[in-house]
Amino acid sequence: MHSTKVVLLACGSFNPPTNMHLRMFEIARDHLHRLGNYVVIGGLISPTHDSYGKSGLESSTHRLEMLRLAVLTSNWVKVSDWECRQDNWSRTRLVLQHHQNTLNSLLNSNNLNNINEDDLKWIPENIRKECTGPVQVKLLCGGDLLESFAVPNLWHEEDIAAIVGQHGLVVITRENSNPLKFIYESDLLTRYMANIIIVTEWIRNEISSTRIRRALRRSESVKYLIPDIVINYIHTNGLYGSKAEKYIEFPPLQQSTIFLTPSPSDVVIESTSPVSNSCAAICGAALFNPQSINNNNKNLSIDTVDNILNNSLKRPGQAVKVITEESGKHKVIRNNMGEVCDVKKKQISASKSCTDFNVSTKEQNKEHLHASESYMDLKASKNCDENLIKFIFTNHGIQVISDFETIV
Ligand SMILES: Nc1ncnc2c1ncn2[C@@H]1O[C@H](COP(=O)(O)OP(=O)(O)OP(=O)(O)O)[C@@H](O)[C@H]1O
Ligand SMILES: NC(=O)c1ccc[n+]([C@@H]2O[C@H](COP(=O)(O)O)[C@@H](O)[C@H]2O)c1
Repeated sequence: MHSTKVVLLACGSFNPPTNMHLRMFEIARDHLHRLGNYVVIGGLISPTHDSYGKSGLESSTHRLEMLRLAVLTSNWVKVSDWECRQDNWSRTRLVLQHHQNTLNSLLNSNNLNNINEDDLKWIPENIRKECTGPVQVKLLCGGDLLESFAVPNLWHEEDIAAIVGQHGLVVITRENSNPLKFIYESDLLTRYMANIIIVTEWIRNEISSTRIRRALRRSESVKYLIPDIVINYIHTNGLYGSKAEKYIEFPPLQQSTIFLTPSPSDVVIESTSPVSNSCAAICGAALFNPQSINNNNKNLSIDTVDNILNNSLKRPGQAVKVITEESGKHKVIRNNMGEVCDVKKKQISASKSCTDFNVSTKEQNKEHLHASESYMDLKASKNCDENLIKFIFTNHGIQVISDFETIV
């Protein structure tokens, strides 16, 4: 069966854009596809010109930017700045005609040279590259916009006839609107009824830009009503009288425990899971770093290790990564509690990289290293990261976490 290719165009203030503006496209596409004789190949948002004259209308620069951010999560809805680039406000009929003509020119590949590059930006890649045949630009709107057709002197009758007759209308039901009744009561709309598709939105969502602006003015949260990235933009630019956020985001660590009220009998044990930024990586530090070794022109001593342990490890639960040797052996370097080790004499010779750490060094020093070192067999691995072993310092000693777990 032949399907009509459709681009849905929504016009409005988008002051600011809301999740519902984006949802409209999804709802409409689903519905049109369900009807079976349409295939939606693109969606377009065309914000109105600054001179539209609605009170509290933010500048088109900001509205366009918010829309561009809002549609980042959509792979088929684009923003057209054509209306905003005009010298004056354009009637919706002209907006539809302009975009229809541009598409026709592109698809017929005739007058491409006459098209401004900015006018092509809104055309989705798939249409630019693959699309053939006629594409119809339909007006996508909410029930309230349809009902505004009845507001005296707001719309020209011939414009309504052209919009509905030549392009077609997809209307999403909205609180306090009754599109079917409205069409029934209009002779003009009844005449073009075949071109008006009414989509009942069963998942009612009465987000409106007016309500969002109100909430912003009152420093109330608008999270989950408009995209986070748009909220950030609004706050950064101080739009809609929004002040600093009333609610402070907790850093991730606090977030997980903030609602847990400890009972007096609770014993608070810090997590033994290594957190990346509290993990002292000996491998990445000076110990096996040939450059720092060469620069200082000396071999690294166990002191360095001790230093790292002492300065970097502040509490049980922190982890230390220690490099293993290529041989498959690795060295666990630690101070036994209270024991004064004669480690200064023990030198670990410089190695060129993590992986070519000299095995013989370990063998050389083996006899000097007592309780402060232990040896383990590990599978040989070639690169530095594979050779990393994590030590967990707990209240009960040191735990080595690796492919296998061992208490040392
Ligand atoms: N919750 C909604 N349900 C259905 N359609 C909606 C909804 N919100 C907006 N629309 C439609 O989106 C289009 C653009 O809307 P507009 O920018 O005027 O947003 P709005 O939320 O109606 O704004 P305002 O509250 O400032 O009037 C219009 O066709 C409008 O009917
Ligand atoms: N005569 C017309 O073409 C006409 C009249 C009123 C509104 N409109 C358009 O309808 C949209 C209405 O947006 P708002 O709901 O934000 O007012 C705007 O894009 C506006 O340009 C068109």
